[in-house]
Amino acid sequence: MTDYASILREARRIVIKIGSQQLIDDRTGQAHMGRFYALGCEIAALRARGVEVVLVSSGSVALGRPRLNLPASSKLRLDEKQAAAAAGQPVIIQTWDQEFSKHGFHAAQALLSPSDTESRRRWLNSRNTLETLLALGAVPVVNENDTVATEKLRYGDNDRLAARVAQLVSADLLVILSDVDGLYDSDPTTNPDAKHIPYVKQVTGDITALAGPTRAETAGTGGMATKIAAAEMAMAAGCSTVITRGDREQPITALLDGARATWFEADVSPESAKRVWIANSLAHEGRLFLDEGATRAVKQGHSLFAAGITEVEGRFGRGHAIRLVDHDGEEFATALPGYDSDELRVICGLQSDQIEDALGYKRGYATVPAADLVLDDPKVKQTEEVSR
Ligand SMILES: Nc1ncnc2c1ncn2[C@@H]1O[C@H](COP(=O)(O)OP(=O)(O)O)[C@@H](O)[C@H]1O
Ligand SMILES: N[C@@H](CCC(=O)OP(=O)(O)O)C(=O)O
Repeated sequence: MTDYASILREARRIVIKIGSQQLIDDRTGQAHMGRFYALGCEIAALRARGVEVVLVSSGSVALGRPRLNLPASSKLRLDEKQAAAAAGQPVIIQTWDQEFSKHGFHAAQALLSPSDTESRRRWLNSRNTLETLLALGAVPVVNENDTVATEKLRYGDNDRLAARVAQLVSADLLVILSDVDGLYDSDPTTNPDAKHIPYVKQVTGDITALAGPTRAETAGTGGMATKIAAAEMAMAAGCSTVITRGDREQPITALLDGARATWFEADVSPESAKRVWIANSLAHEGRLFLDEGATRAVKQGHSLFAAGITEVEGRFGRGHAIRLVDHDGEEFATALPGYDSDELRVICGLQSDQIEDALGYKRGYATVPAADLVLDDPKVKQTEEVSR
């Protein structure tokens, strides 16, 4: 039997998404404390193995309903939904923090809107905050910023939000905890003969066609279709995905022990997916000219520091793709700089400890971290063709 659990054993950074239905006690409409407790223990166990975890937690609308005397299953108007989310989100964050604190770490709330991951500048800000939280040992607890989300301006469901978060933090695994143990060839809640699908190598039209909407009349949104879309998005960023039940006592341990699930295995790593993406960015909005020392360092795979930049050409935003030019005048790499062109004109040639005085602030330790630059290499473009 194929050991799909090795995907989980080998993952170093995991995004776990848990749906509303898993977090609400059907009988009371309140938080299902057993589920919060169980997943808190599982996250602590992952962290003890050195795995970094980001949690995408649904449930704000469902947990907010009883607090505002809104019935558990009625259809809500947009303003009622926003209000319920505002009342329920504190319960989510407080409950997760209470559970995590038992294990010596904390929850940190991150509420995202589509503009936070679609606009380049905000994408970088969101990424930096999540990275910093992980570096400082917290568990980011992410949800859609439902109080400002409108029907048009929203991710719509937390499955796709979780995939975006997985892309944002370059996770190597997305775990979707649902009320079903994976993908079947038809909806198992209506067809008892539905056949389980344990492994998906590629999300094709045939796979997408299997997924139907949710049957849940209470809390769930999206059904299997949004989970497949999430898996497809995550895989494009080199992140494998697994869909399994969240109502087990130890859902992550169960996966490690071979519990039934559907595994979508990415065939590239998050790092190489990102390198392919950078290398193939077509619209380069400017160029940075490097001195000899910086050229050598970057060609050896090191980060670029402002001190080695001699000239800035063009107008570009922070995180927009630009080209690097070596001391002989040859373009040799593509980079996503941590500063825009105006800022770079101020700091080029400066030592790192002079940047804050010059700009009034400083971002990150390098002007372009090594992970955000790719040397020209025909092999990188070939990798993309192979992975398509
Ligand atoms: N092909 C399928 N395989 C598995 N589940 C399916 C399929 N088609 C539709 N579904 C439905 O999707 C539901 C899971 O989605 P959803 O209720 O939105 O869960 P969550 O609350 O975890 O987001 C299942 O309970 C099932 O009714
Ligand atoms: N942001 C919403 C959840 C949206 C959503 O996708 O819910 P679910 O299908 O339960 O994961 C909330 O917290 O209520």
